[in-house]
Amino acid sequence: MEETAVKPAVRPATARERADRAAATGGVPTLEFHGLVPYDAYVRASDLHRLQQPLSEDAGEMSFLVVSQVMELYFGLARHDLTDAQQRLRGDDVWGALLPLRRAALHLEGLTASWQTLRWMTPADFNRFRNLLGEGSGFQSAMYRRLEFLLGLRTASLIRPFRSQPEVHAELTAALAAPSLWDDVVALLARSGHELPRDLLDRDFSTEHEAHPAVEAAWVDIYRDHGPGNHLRELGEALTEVADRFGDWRYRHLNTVRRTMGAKPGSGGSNGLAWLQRSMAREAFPELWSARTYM
Ligand code: HEM
Ligand SMILES: N[C@@H](CC(=O)c1ccccc1NC=O)C(=O)O
Repeated sequence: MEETAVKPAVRPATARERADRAAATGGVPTLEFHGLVPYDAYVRASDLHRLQQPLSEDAGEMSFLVVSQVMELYFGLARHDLTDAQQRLRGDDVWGALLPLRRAALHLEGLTASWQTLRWMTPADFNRFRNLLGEGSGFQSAMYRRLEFLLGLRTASLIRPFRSQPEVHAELTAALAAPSLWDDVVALLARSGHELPRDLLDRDFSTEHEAHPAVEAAWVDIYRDHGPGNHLRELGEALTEVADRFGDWRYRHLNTVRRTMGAKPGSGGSNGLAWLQRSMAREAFPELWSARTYM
């Protein structure tokens, strides 16, 4: 998540101040504030609750809108921690990358749990407001695309919808030119002494990484050592957790689509289910999965 332009001031407090205040209030919460309550200054709750503008009078549309917004935030949060992990791996700090990777996997689990909010929705319920969404589709989520790019799922043509939004387009173009998390993992394996071909390390990052037998062989080798000092094996498991939880989100999305619109064409112009299934065939960290056959 990028820095916000306006940062409302929240005055820091010390443990001593908290103890003194609790003693002065007799243990009940503070009830007097000047201006914004500090919760709002930090969480921006008033702003957040102004961001829901449903298109219909249908009571159910609010769940659809809020779930979409909650998922946007989770896409950004997962990307935030994966970027942190990527920076640490670039600095050969494998141990330091484990915590942000575990956080990212947990965010993806929270993201997937958000699908629960739409389990009430039948095709008739969705149809009550679906037309009003026009050509809008989650397919046009720039943050989702940045998350996919970071995970190494790179279909360059998917940034085209953003050509008319130069700032977003520039961010996506930069994301596509930079190495993915997987590219950085592969470079780390090479620095750690695993034999990897030069053209794999110098590849054109804007194209999708294709599973390579040398990367697979490196992981087979890494997983052989069960010792407590094998940080690369821990890294493999943390990345597997991220890919697995991301797959859960995609699977729940697919079943939500099947439940709420069957195989009808999508609002974004695709043929719906069939397109999504093809999109899901692209997998994050492919050699971490295929290597398991040889362990
Ligand atoms: C009833 C609920 C939903 C239905 C029926 C639905 C349907 C679809 C369909 C048909 C597509 C394919 C593109 C198209 O033609 O539109 C798609 C793509 C997508 N949707 Fe949804 N969607 C739903 C909810 C959501 C929500 C809540 C999100 C979260 C923001 C979301 C995010 C996405 C993303 C990121 C893609 C692109 C996937 C990819 O590139 O593989 N969808 N959706
Ligand atoms: N693709 C869905 C609509 C959809 O999911 C959507 C439409 C507008 C804004 C957000 C959407 N979905 C999730 O963010 C459909 O085909 O009806």
